[in-house]
Formats: sequence, structure tokens, C-alpha cells
Amino acid sequence: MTSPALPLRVVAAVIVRDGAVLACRRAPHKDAAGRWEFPGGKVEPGEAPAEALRRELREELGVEVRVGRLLDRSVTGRVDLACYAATLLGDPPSASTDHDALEWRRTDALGGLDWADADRPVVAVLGALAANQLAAAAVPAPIEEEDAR
Ligand SMILES: Nc1nc2c([nH]c(=O)n2[C@H]2C[C@H](O)[C@@H](COP(=O)(O)OP(=O)(O)OP(=O)(O)O)O2)c(=O)[nH]1
Repeated sequence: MTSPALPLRVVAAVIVRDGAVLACRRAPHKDAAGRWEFPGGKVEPGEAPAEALRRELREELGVEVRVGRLLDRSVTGRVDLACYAATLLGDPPSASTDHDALEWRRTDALGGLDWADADRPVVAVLGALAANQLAAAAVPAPIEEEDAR
């Protein structure tokens, strides 16, 4: 008898800068090519979510981030996606190993993109946040490593 596949534990960063967030389009060589998402990836065994997120952003965008609050965690199909607000510690990324387009957008302008199904809940959360709430969420929580374990 086969058991249902376990959810895939994925973390993603909503990087906040000057009132906008970074949306990324999956490159042609990735699954779900052409769909928009927030940068991140799979959590490895034994890794804390914030640690996985910092590793993924270093690998794919070449940036260092400070991880802030958990904005949303939802399971959609096989994907268990936890999205954290984050801020850049240096310059913004100019390219990605996993994406063929990077766009800074205000949260009220995210709806026009073709988002991955798993990202729709966080896009709805972002659409309902005021600019000051978004900025506050990007400030790191003192217990960031414990969030959403
Ligand atoms: N990074 C990321 N992945 C997402 C999002 N929404 C969503 O459904 N996914 C899915 C796509 C993939 O099935 C999975 C994560 O894959 P990935 O390709 O980004 O992760 P990875 O770097 O660890 O994987 P890999 O290239 O080693 O296979 O989660 C999102 O907003 N960000």
C-alpha cells in the first residue's frame, strides 16, 4: 500500500525595500516555469526555517538577509509554504540562478502576476497589509529561529 507523499517543507522570503517587495519568476529550467513566487526553497533535515531561508537566498540571489516575521504558512497540494518578511543587509540582487525576472512591486500591485498556487494565500495577506505594517513585519522578531517550527 502506498502512503500519501509528505508535504514538502518550503520557506520563502518577502523581501521588503522602500515600500515594495521582490517578486521572482521561475526560470525555464525549473518546475512551474513562468510562475511568480517569493525566493526561497526546501528546508533541509535539521535546518531551522530562518537558517534555510538565509542559505537559499545566498545560493540563488547572492544576497544576505535579516529574517523578520512569519507572514503566512499554508499547505497547498504537496507544498507547505512558510513566508517570512525579510530585509536586505546589502545591495539588492541583480540576477538569480532560479529566476529569469526579478521585479520590485508594491503590495497592492501583486495581483496582476501569475503566482504559483501555493503563493496565493500570502499574496492575499500582503494585499491586506498597510505599508507601515509591512515595514514593521520586516523587522526581525527576537525569536525568529523559533517561528513556525
Ligand atoms: N522557493 C519557492 N518555492 C515555491 C514557492 N511556491 C511554491 O509552490 N514553491 C514550490 C516550488 C518547488 O516545488 C518547491 C521549492 O523548490 P525550489 O526549486 O525553490 O527549492 P530548492 O532550491 O530547494 O530546490 P532544488 O532546486 O534543489 O530542486 O516549492 C515560493 O514562493 N518560493
